[in-house]
Amino acid sequence: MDEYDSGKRPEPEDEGSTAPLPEKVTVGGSPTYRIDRKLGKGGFGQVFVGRRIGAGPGAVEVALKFEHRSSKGCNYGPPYEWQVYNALGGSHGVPRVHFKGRQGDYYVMVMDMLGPSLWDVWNNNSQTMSIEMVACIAIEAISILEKVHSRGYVHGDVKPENFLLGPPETPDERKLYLVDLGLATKWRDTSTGLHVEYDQRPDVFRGTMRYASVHAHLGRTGSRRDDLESLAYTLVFLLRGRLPWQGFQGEDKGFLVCKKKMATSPETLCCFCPQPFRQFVEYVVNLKFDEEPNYAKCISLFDGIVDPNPYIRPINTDGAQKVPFVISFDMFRHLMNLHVLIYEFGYVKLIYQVGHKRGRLTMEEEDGQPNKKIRMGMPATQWISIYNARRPMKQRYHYNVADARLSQHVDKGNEDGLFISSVASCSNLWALIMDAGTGFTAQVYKLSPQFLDKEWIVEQWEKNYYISAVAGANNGSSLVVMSKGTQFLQQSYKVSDSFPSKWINKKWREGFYVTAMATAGSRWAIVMSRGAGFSAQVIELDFLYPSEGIHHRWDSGYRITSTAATRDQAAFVLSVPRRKPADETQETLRTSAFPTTHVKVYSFVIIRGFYVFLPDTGFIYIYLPLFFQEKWAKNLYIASICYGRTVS
Ligand SMILES: Nc1ncnc2c1ncn2[C@@H]1O[C@H](COP(=O)(O)OP(=O)(O)OP(=O)(O)O)[C@@H](O)[C@H]1O
Repeated sequence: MDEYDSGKRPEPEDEGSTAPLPEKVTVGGSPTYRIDRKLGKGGFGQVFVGRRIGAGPGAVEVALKFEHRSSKGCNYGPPYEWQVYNALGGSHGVPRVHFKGRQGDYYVMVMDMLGPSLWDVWNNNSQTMSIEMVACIAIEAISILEKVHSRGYVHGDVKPENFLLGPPETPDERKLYLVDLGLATKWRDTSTGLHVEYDQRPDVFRGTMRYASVHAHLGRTGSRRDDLESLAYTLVFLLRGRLPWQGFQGEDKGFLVCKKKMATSPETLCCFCPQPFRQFVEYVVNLKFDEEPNYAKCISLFDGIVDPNPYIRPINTDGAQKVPFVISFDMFRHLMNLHVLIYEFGYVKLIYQVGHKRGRLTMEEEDGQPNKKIRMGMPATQWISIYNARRPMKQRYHYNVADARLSQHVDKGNEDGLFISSVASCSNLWALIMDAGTGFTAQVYKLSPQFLDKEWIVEQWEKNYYISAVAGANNGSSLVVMSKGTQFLQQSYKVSDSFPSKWINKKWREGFYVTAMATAGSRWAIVMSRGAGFSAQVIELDFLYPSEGIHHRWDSGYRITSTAATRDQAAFVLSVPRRKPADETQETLRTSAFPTTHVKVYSFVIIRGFYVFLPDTGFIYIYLPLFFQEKWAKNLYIASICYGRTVS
């Protein structure tokens, strides 16, 4: 249980688990069942064997899942899981629900009785499992997930405990089932048929940490790729007996587990596993949010390590072999001569043939080029700069500025009518962007050895200055810039050891928006303001540069308005401005050196005019002659800059 997020998967409620269960159960027109031995207990429910009263000794047993009406899952009436069983129950690999209803204080679901979970099997077999068994599980589990997904749902909690075999010593004992649908969500809107929209809520985690996808850790909307990533971790766990991110404890466990997942390359994760497992991990971690997984291709990866004769495989792999098409009588006769055919649930199952028909393509071969590897385990630290289209204006960059040189640059800028628009820090040296387009009327700044000097900030607030830019250095010192002439009405800031998503959420509800961010080591400072001129705001927080998320947001009209990064994580705040700018162009750039030396920036800068570069001072003056202004295709100026973790 320690691996559940306490907010989402509650410990069994005392009241719920101790309230007496009825001796006999009859719900929703079911026969009467006597409650027999306990099969298991989860965060929400308790499961018992049900024996039909009056039936002979050979009568089929059922599983009875009880959820107390006061359990968190039943806040709004019957458990949410019931709805999902309505849609999925009886789909290949999902147990059938026969009856459901309320009896006394309990909601009861009468379902197929199943056997041990894959975790039980692994545990009872000295915590090991054969390669062939795991490969069969892979094949069957992928096909079960394909069926679940084809009905519009994502399971959301794929793990060894949630895969059950059929009851031992029955014809179903080699069948695999997926249970616990309480965290299932829709990936496709039922009425429109469209993929649900992308979102990220960094403070929301649902699922089980050990097996959760990196996207689930980061609070992204669940989609088909997440089930497959959790399945990949499930398979590696069953093979290796351990995952590299086990053993973290404490409050920041989720952060540490996610960081380790990001830092573990598929090669490292699968170094003791046969090649197909590595290929599977590589494929699933590279899936896009709304990409349709190629289930058949994934299944075919494992063909080579399972017995070609499905009858002697340790797990039934029926799901992967069902061929849902209608064949003509002639074709049927022809096939009868060659193969065994079995009718099942209206499908013709082609035994033996199908495994060979499916090509054994690796992911690389079919795509023509190797997949881009996003999880290499090698952190890169870079400058991240954001450029907005603006009317032509003066903008100066100063970088590698030591504390003692700061005032010299700022004073010179102020003399020329420029104010600081952004600040950043790298290796305890400051970077300053000064320009003529801030709209400020006055500005003060403070360099202090602590990460945001509260006393000074409060003093300036009283004089109607508001924080307009902030940066922190690795040594913990900070540079805070406060300006007059902003549109802010009220301001609040927070310094914390991890990214303060919850606080930001609370402030959003009060009408504040993030207007500046900084980091010092692994600490974060977030500044939020009322009257920020935004109508909506979201956060992308990742261990890499979250290009996919940023593109989804851009398409919905969001633009990056603040950036900050530690050595591990990069945060991007994206906002919808109340007043749309004439030109919404925005570009981002990641460079290992300060961006003025980067070729792309050169192309903006050189064609824009002349500049004087004085390397020993790190000072660049960009001079903009009028006749060039009309020729600029993109008037792009740095709007935000930070230094930290980007890609690996
Ligand atoms: N149909 C079944 N047949 C046999 N055993 C079952 C069946 N359904 C559930 N179990 C057992 O009961 C346990 C709890 O069931 P389930 O996971 O559905 O409950 P839950 O409260 O939703 O759990 P969780 O905390 O994982 O969400 C399972 O781990 C399994 O061991």
